[in-house]
Formats: sequence, C-alpha cells, structure tokens
Amino acid sequence: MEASAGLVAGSHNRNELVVIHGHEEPKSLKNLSGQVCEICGDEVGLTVDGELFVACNECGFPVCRPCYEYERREGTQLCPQCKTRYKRLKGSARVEGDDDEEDIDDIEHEFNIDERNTNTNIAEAMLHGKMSYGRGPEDDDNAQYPPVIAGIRSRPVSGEFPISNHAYGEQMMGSSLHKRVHPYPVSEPGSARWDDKKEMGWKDRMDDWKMQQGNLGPEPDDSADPDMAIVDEARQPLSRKVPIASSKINPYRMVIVARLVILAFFLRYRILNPVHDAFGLWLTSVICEIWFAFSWILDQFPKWFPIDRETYLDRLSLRYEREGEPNMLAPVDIFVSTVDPMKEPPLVTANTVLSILAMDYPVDKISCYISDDGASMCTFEALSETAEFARKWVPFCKKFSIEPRAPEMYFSEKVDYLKDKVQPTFVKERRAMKREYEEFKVRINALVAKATKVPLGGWIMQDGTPWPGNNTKDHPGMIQVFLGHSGGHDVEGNELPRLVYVSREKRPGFQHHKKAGAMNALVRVSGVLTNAPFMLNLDCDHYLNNSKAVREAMCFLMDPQVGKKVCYVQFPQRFDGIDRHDRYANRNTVFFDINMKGLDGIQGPVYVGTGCVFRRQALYGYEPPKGPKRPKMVSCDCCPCFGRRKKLPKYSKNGVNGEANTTGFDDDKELLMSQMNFEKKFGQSPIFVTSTLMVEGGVPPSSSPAALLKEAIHVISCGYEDKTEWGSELGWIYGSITEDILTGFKMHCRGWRSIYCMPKRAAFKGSAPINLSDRLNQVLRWALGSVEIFFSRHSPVWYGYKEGNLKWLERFAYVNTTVYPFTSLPLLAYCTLPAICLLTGKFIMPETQTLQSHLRQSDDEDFGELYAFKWTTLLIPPTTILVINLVGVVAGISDAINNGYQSWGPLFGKLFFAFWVIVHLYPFLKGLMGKQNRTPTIVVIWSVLLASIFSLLWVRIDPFILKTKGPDTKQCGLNC
Ligand SMILES: O=c1ccn([C@@H]2O[C@H](COP(=O)(O)OP(=O)(O)O[C@H]3O[C@H](CO)[C@@H](O)[C@H](O)[C@H]3O)[C@@H](O)[C@H]2O)c(=O)[nH]1
Ligand SMILES: [Mn+2]
Ligand SMILES: [Zn+2]
Ligand SMILES: [Zn+2]
Repeated sequence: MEASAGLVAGSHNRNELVVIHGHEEPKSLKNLSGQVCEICGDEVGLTVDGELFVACNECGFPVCRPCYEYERREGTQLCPQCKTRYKRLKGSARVEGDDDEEDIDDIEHEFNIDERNTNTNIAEAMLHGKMSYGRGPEDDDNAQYPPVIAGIRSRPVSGEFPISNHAYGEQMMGSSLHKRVHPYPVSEPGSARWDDKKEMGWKDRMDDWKMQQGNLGPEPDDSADPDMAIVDEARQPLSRKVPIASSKINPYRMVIVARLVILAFFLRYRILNPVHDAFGLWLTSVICEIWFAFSWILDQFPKWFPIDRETYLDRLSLRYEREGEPNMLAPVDIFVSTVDPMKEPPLVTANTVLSILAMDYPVDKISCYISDDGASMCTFEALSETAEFARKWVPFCKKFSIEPRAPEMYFSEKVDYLKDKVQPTFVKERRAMKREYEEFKVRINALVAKATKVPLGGWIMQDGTPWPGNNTKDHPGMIQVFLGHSGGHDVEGNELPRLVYVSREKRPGFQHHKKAGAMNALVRVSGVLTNAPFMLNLDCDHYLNNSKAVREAMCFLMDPQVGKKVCYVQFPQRFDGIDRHDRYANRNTVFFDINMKGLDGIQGPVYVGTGCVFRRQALYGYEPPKGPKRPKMVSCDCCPCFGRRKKLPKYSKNGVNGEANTTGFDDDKELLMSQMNFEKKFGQSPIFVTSTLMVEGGVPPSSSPAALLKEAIHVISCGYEDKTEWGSELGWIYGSITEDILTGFKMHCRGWRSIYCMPKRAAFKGSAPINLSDRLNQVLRWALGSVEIFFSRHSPVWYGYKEGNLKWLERFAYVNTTVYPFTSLPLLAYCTLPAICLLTGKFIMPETQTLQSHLRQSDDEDFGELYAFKWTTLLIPPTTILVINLVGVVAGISDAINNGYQSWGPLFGKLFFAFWVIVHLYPFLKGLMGKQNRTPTIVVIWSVLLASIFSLLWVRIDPFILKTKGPDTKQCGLNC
C-alpha cells in the first residue's frame, strides 16, 4: 500500500474498507508460497490450511486472494486467463449473482452475512452513488441512494468571494514560460491504445529507416540523419482528407439520380392526372408529395461528396513539442455550461470537469470555465470538491494513461488485467483511487441532498457570508478561480489546469439568452483572463471520452496550410446509456455518420452545440484570411495589436485598411478611431477589446491579476452587451433556442469552413434523454428553434447571398435543417388520407384503367421506347414490395396459428403495416391482375425472385427471432 499512500492522504473511513481488501495471511506463511499473483505482483499466498491459494480451479492461473476477492466483488468475476467464472471459495464473501452453490459449506453462511453487512454500509452506499448515467453493472435499477452524510470533510472555502485572487497569482503573466513541459507520451507504456497503430507506424518507419542506414554503411551516422527524418516527418501535413471510395459512393449517387428520375415521372403523372370526383383529396395528396420530393432533394444533395479524415498526432507533437524547447501547442479555453443542479446533477458536471482537467495536453495551456446559469451554491461547492479531487485524479490518469478520464465511466468499465497491466503498482493504485472516488461521490451526493431544502434566509457559505446567488434571477456576477499555476498542485507536485467558476450577473428586465448568453459571457471572461486562441465548448453532460481529442482538433486548427480558414472543428455527438434499440433515436446515426461527413465535403459540418473546438477569431465575427493558403508570417512582438491589423479587413470601414498598415501604427488618431469602433462592437472594456486583437492569444503582460478579475466581473454584467454586436454578429448568435445552428451558419456565410473530426475512439460522450417525455421535449425544442431561424433575418433561405461565401450545397443543408419541422404537416395529412379514402370510398389516384391507357399514350411520344423500358423496370420494385408483404402476411398468420393465442397481439401491429402498404399498392395490384396478359412475365419473375430472397434473408437475420427464440430453446434443452 505504500505506493498509493500519497493518493489516500487526507481521506477518511478507510479502515473498514482496508480490512475488506487487506491481506490477512500471516507474514511467515506468505513468504512460503513463492508464486506471484499475475494481477498485482504480490505473492499468491497460502490458505489457512497451508496450501497454495488457487483462485481458478480450471486453469490454476495464479491470483492472490485479495485480487480474487476484488475481482469477484467488483471486477469481471472471471478468471483473467481462461475466463471461467470464479467460483466462491472457502472463506470468501457472497457476491450478488453467485449461483454456484456447490463450493459453499453451511458453516460459512453466518460469517458471510456478517461480512456483507459491514461491507454494505459504506462500500455499497458509495457504489450506488446518485448518478443518472453510465451506471456500472453493480448498480441495479432499483438502487436506493441512501443519503450518506457521514464523514464529510469540512472544507474551508478558499479565498474571498465573489472576487478571489487567492488562487490566482502570477500565472496570468508568466504563461509563456512553461514550468513543466509536458511531453506527449509517445513511448509511455499503455498510452492510449486506440492510436498506438499510428504511433507505431511512424516508429516502425523510423526503425526501418535506421535499419536500412545500418545495412548500407559500416558505421551509420546516427547523430544527424534521424534528426533529419524527424524534421521531415514534422513538416508533413497534420491531417489528410480521405475521399470515400468511388466504388462505395457511386452506387449511392446512382440511386439518388434514379430516384430523382422516378420522382420526376411520378410527379408529372400525378399532376397531369387529377382525380375529378375527389379533387380535394387529390390536391392535398399532390401538394404533400411535392413537399416530400422537395425535402428529400434538400436532404440528399448535401450528401453528394462525403469525406473522411485522418489525423497525425505524432506529427503534431513532433512539430510543436520539440524536446528542449518550450511547448508550442496553442492554449485552449474550455467552456462548460450548466444551469440546474437538479436536472444536470453536479456529479455529472464533476465528471465532465475531471475528464477535462486530466486531458492529454500541456496543463499550463488549458483553462476550464464553468458557466453556472443557476447561480447555485451546490454547483459551486461541488466544483470546489471536484478541484480537490482532481489533485489525485489527474496524476493517476496521466500516470497510467487511462481512458476515459471521467471517473464514473472509467470505473464502470471492466479491466482486463492481462492486457491492461502496464505498471506493477497499477492494480493497487486503481483500487485505492476507486475508493477515493466513491468517497468523493458520497461528498457530492451529500451536497446535493443538502441542496434540496433551501434554508430560511437562503444559503450561507462556509465562511459565514450569504451566498450571492440566493436569488437566481437577481444576483451579481461571480467568479472563482480554482487550481492553476499558483492555485495548488496535484499530489505529486505538478501544476494543474486552471478551473474557473463563472456565474454571470442576472437582473430582472434583462434578456439572458440562455446558453448563447452564457457562452458569450464566457468568451469575454476567458478573453480577459487567459485569452486562448481556441476554445472547446461542451455541455455539462458531455465528458471527454478521448483524452487526445483536443490534439485531434489541433491537427486541423494549427495546420499551417488548412488551418487558417477553419472556424471550428466539430466532433460527432456520441452517447452513453442508450438502450440497444435506440428507442428514441438519440443516436442520430444518419445525421452524425452520413450527413455531417457529406457536409464536410462541401464547406463543413454544422455546429451542434457541444463537442466543438472554435477559433476565437471566428467567433469575433472576422472573415477568414483571404488569398494564398499558406499565410505570410505576420507577427509583431512589440505590441499586442498591430501584427493583427492586416487580418482585419471587415473592421476597416473607417479607413483602417490593414493592407497598407502592416508595419505598425503610423497614426494615433486612426488608432483611437478604431478603438472606438471596437468598443461599439465588443462593448466598453478596453482590456477585452485589446484581447480581441491578439490573434495568437495571451493577455497583455502589463495587467495585474486583480485588475483582470475586476474586468472579468465587468464583462459578465448584464448590461454589458447593450448596443453592441454580441449575439447579432459576434459570439454565439441569439434569436433561436437552437443557437448552435445560427452560430455556425453565420461563420459559413462569412466564408469560413469547418471540419468534421471522427477519431476512432469517440472524442466526447454525453448522456441522452432516456425517457420519452424528455426526448419529445428536446425534439420539439429543436424543431421550434429551427422554425424560429426560418422566419428570422438569418433564415438560410434569404440570408447571406451578398457576400457569396456560402456554397450552395451548404445552403441546401441549412435550409433543410430549418425547414424539416414543416414536413410534419404534410406527413400528418398524408397519413390521414388512406383512412379518409377508406371511409369515403374515394381515392387519390385515378382508376387503374386510366393509368394503363395513359401509359399507352406515352408510347407515342418521342422517347417512347426509353419510357416503355423504364415502365417495366419500374414495376419491379412495387411488385416486389407487394409480394413481400403478401408473403409476410401469410407467414405471420400461419406462425401465429402455430404458436397459439399469445402471439396474436404483436402480430396485429405488423399486419396493420403490411396491410397499410398493400392498401397503398392496391390500385397497382388491381392494375397488374386485371390485365394479366399485359404484365410482362419478366416483371413477375424478377419480383417473385427478389421477394423470396428478401424474405429468406429477413427470416435469417431478424434479431427479434434470435432474441426470443434463443433462451427458450436453451432452457428447454436444460430441462428436458
Ligand atoms: O439558460 C441556459 C439554458 C441552458 N444552458 C446550457 O445549455 C446546454 C444545452 O441545454 P439543454 O437543455 O441540455 O439542451 P439539449 O437539447 O440537451 O442540448 C442540445 O441542443 C442545444 C440547442 O440546440 C445545444 O445548445 C446543446 O449543445 C445540445 O447538446 C446545457 O449544458 C445547459 O446547461 C445554459 O447554460 N443556460
Ligand atoms: Mn442536454
Ligand atoms: Zn494480487
Ligand atoms: Zn482460469
């Protein structure tokens, strides 16, 4: 336990827990066994009878008793080698799910009950901490969350509040001098496995290259040449576009075209053949069909050029993290938004924050800003606890390069000790850390439990002063800086990233613009405090699942060739805890795996509100740099602003034409004028305005931390945005509850491009609404947001033609995202039509006889032959569908007859849909049957053939059948 001593310092209640897991064998016996445990490296030890302890009777894989107990209790419950389920051995505690009774003798039952009781009170309470997602398998659905308040550390609130410079110090100024260069752990054992291949690829090539050199000459010159190879490698592009193979995409394109042609003919026919005795029905249906056709086109065409991308993290590191030189990776400010601690549990937010603080990036270059729109003391205190816990958690993550770095998810994943064992102390430290985390959870849950009843007179902070946010709708702005350069180090003495709590001022009568407003407040606070050139935006329930995600983004944003025109890098939204069937379509597969890739091939993916790394300059309403892709070196060390002026053409209305003024400030008046202009746009904060001029980021060296904090409070005051361009041209754009679409749209209109980045290991993961009403609410909200945009001045239908920067396919996509909710109306109408038809006996299609005569007419036309060919081919799909459905109906009914009464229920639903389709195709069927001699035989043959193939395939792969029938047969096999 010495190795983890540092990690557990200051904790409590450990005694009981240690006993549970502790080694109990007397020392003398222990030394006798000699065999080493393959999990922890300790001796396996002997049993009470003096025999060697054997955990697995199947293969005898050496595992010591504590490891065995732990595995049974909280691990995989399997032997790491042969994967046989561990049996319960003499003297070991019962574990939920134990069904192997054979090895248990009765004498031990009493003992087990006792031990179980002592275990439950703390360990189980901790395991079952309140967490609405990512539950480990040890949590069952009815788990009660006892409000365990015992053992809560009394923790002094650090520094004064709301403005505290306690945790602040001089890190603002000294940010360019890196105290600790944190090299990218290329060769660290166990460093994230998912991209080892890429790393190895490069290393292999280096080795190959060295080998070749060695073979060529007797004495390879190993001083200069490998360096040259590294330099060459570092010069290579940081990412690559991987076009989708044309063999893959062309069939898809052909289908689009084919459908388009069919659609055209279909509509032509529908329009030219009104049904006179049911004109209203006909008109309604035709209008609906035209709308469906239109929205289908809007949806299809932006998918025309999908692309994939590949990143080279090793080159990024070679280029910007040279050994012996300061780390040149760009700083990143991370924004996390949260509102209501009851709906967005602090433990979830804490996990997000911990995953951010532990990310694989130089610590002095990341700052995490939490926006608390709920002004909740619970969130604040939880964050303070989180900062404290991060001191242990962050070094643990980095030491063992674990993934993911959100503890809840990490501990809910099982470890395979044979594969994952990287360092001898890992197993023990992991267990110690798990315990630490469980204690942390108890503390957070206690805070939440406390927060449910507001005391009379409001909340009081630990130092006795009232919480400034007691009135959530009327309170001052609050900022607290945790961690960071002088704010405390981790348990190993290393620096930690800055963590900043921000709650913007709220006053009655001021619009706060929800998330967009919160984000804009963070843009300004971070501009004043750290001013990183890039910022990552996350919802509080989206944790970092891939510790290298920001590096992935930097492969695009910092690329000298493609980077300068990239406004943001969007990652797909992935979710935990979705049921296997994705009942509520949370996964949005088509959107995130097809549409977004398609957009990436045009002008870039839309911004989806979370999991996105922005270029700060793009949020400031600037246009991308024009001209050659490779930028000229414009940098100026003497002052913060003038290296920048060249790139400010949009803000040069008053004659500040950058092109002429690259060399520096030649005119003080001009400077003053532009300063005034800037304040009109950015608001009355000289410090913030100056920060906007620094392309490479950083804060002016002259400013004191105290002054900066004062200014930060100023820029989050509620009147700050009055008469500025915030929300209309700058930052997150207001005017819709789906602010994300608008924000990205504005950037694309200015000519920026965005990038879609899909690393193999999902970059971020969120928790999706897992109950129907939440999900419906969310979908409704998104739909309303889209409609808002559609009718606003920013509607993609009419906005942004003047500049001509928005590519037309990209515009299509944006129109589609704002117009799709309208589809619900014609869809509703269209679905009602069949019922109306059934009731009235009328139909939206003319009599089938008309259809046939009509077709003969067209034979006389110029392209008659082509048309006739199409006609026969076009008959195949509907005939196929018809036959499949008929087959389905027959099969379904006969199946139900065989299986008896209870299987009729689900059948009716299916029959309904089959009939639905058949009903739709009924006129068509009548047409086929009525004029049997006229139906080309080939059509019938093909259709029956296709239908039987599909039916067979369907029967074979239907997961429903597999699922329900599997266990049944097995059970039968056991019982009979
Ligand atoms: O006044 C508010 C309201 C919301 N939020 C935050 O905004 C985020 C999104 O809000 P939520 O209610 O969770 O909406 P969702 O529908 O779950 O979010 C999706 O849809 C939103 C609107 O399109 C996007 O902004 C989100 O990033 C995206 O995940 C959350 O982090 C909230 O904490 C605030 O900061 N202040
Ligand atoms: Mn959400
Ligand atoms: Zn062991
Ligand atoms: Zn085994």
